[in-house]
Amino acid sequence: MSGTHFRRVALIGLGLIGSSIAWATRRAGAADEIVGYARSAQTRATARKLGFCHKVVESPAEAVEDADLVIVCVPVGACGAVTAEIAGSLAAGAIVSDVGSVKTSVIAQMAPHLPANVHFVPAHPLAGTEHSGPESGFAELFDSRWCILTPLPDADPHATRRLRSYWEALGARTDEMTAEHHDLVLAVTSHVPHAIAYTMVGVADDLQRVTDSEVIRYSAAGFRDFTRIAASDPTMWRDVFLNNREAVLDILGRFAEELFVVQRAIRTGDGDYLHDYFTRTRAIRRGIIEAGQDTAAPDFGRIHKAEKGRAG
Ligand SMILES: NC(=O)C1=CN([C@@H]2O[C@H](COP(=O)(O)OP(=O)(O)OC[C@H]3O[C@@H](n4cnc5c(N)ncnc54)[C@H](O)[C@@H]3O)[C@@H](O)[C@H]2O)C=CC1
Ligand SMILES: O=C(O)C(=O)Cc1ccc(O)cc1
Repeated sequence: MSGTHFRRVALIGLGLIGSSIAWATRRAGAADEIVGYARSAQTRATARKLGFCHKVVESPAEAVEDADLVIVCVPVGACGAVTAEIAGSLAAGAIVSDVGSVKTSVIAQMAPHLPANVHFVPAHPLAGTEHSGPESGFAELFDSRWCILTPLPDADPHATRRLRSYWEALGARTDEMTAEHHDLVLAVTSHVPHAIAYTMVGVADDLQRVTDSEVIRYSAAGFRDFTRIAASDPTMWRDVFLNNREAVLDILGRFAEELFVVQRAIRTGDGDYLHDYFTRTRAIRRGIIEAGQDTAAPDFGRIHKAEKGRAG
């Protein structure tokens, strides 16, 4: 049997990521059967209606029975509780994974519950949108995006390889690193940018009280991008910040220091400093484009086409 094929994939959590994994698994033909569970009856009903799982069941334990791949797709703060619920029903030899945006804390929450006869391989697809819930998923979400695996030092290399080739079948590029390194990299590239966007939109909200609807009416592209990011799911992002506290506070501290220097250059009229600084940051953006790495931003044209296609 090919490394990319699983007999039964169990998805715990059927929101944006869980439903997208189901659609992408179907597109790839990477599993015989997809079984799903979601905590709310409403999500289970929507998932049944949309039909991305072969079966939607009433308990997490039932979902994982006989599954050779289990992926926990819930907010990072809920990973420990969910793992405690499924631990007793996991099949021997199963690969257990997750999709959490934070890795060290998720490993600390999940690993103690898992029996010795399963293979735990944490993972994080660097792909998403500001939408959440079972209706927001689509098969193309992971195409050409990275999926980072953070196997523990004693992980079975065969299980890690199987999970990598599964994500590659779903369209992703894969890489491996330690959980600690992942959490620092993601604090820089995703978590702190989200904190800044949330805060900037909060500042504008305060201003809006003074200027009525001007902030919305005249919002330029930069601010609109912030509002898109700041529309992301509040539960998911609360959990990200509380579970990657150290790395986020480290990077936020550096951000604040740097902001003070830029602020001072503006106050003192140090145009040379500002010009040099902006030249350096522009080179970083150009380097990303030239390296062909500009795949982090979701392609909304394609997303909306996919959503309309499914609705029709
Ligand atoms: N949204 C994004 O852009 C990305 C999210 N992630 C990660 O994927 C995971 C899931 O995120 P989304 O699918 O976006 O969220 P979502 O809000 O769309 O779906 C979350 C799912 O988890 C279930 N759930 C919530 N709390 C639960 C609990 N205590 N017990 C059991 N089930 C519970 C919900 O019912 C829902 O089915 C999170 O860990 C997030 O960090 C990873 C990459 C991108
Ligand atoms: O929508 C965006 O801009 C994102 O940044 C999506 C995203 C959110 C969380 C992740 O852990 C990975 C990707």
